[in-house]
Amino acid sequence: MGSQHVDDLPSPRTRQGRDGLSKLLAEPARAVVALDFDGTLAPIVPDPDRARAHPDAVPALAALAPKLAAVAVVTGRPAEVAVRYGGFAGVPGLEHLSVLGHYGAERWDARSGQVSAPPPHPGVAAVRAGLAGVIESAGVADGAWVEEKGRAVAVHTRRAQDPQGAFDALREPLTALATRHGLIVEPGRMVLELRPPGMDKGVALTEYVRELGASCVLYAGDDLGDLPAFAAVEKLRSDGLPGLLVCSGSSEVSELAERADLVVDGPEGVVRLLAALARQLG
Ligand SMILES: O=P(O)(O)OC[C@H]1O[C@H](O[C@H]2O[C@H](CO)[C@@H](O)[C@H](O)[C@H]2O)[C@H](O)[C@@H](O)[C@@H]1O
Repeated sequence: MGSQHVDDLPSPRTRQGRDGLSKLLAEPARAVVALDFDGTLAPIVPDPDRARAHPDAVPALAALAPKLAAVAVVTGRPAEVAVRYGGFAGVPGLEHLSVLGHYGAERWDARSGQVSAPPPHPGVAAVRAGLAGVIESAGVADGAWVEEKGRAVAVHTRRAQDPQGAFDALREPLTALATRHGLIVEPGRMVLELRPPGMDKGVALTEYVRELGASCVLYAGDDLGDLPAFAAVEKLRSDGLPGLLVCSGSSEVSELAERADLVVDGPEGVVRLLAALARQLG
């Protein structure tokens, strides 16, 4: 999608992106690669419970990860769900993988196999009780579907007759409901998630990069929830740490493609990029 290819490793279209890639290739042992899950490592499907990592994702990650400082999956999913749907546990090569779930509020490390998480926000239970009424009043009861996420709830409209219409009808009343109970609304691809404030993928990524003492970072994402991570990489770059922003392109979201150094063709393109990086690093 609009990038030049040298061998099979695409060339970023921006100078900053090319600097980020050069640094990663020159000093892989101090590089962090961080990736979103749905839409980036896992193709989008109508039923969120049936989302699974692209079949080539784990092999590509397992080939690449041992050459790097660390690989992290940064996702809106509960960490345990992303580990299960990704097939990330017990994989040779992924012994140092971390999954930062619930936009960074939770963390799973392959080394311990444990999830660490803060106490639940009381607003989630209150919001849960009010959801059916809001969905009914918005007139989308036949098309909206609630995903129970424990630490948050997500209202999906992908399976509605008019997914965008249902999304638009729900956005304002769900925002009012969330605000009443101290939560925020995280909009995504045909989904509105009501979740606790105070954490986002940008904060999570910055903390992770600092913890690892990384000298460069690659971040790949596809959705609005990834924009804070894009902003974090831009900030790290302005502080002197090279970085590469990759957009897993889709026809549903344009905001990331506009800011990315490299746009690849959805999860298929992302896993091809990961595999090409692994090959390039020999
Ligand atoms: O941060 P992510 O890993 O991208 O997770 C964000 C949300 O992704 C999931 O929903 C999306 O994927 C579904 C399965 O392909 C799709 O049906 C839905 O339309 C997408 O929005 C997930 O269900 C949510 O909980 C995540 O918040």
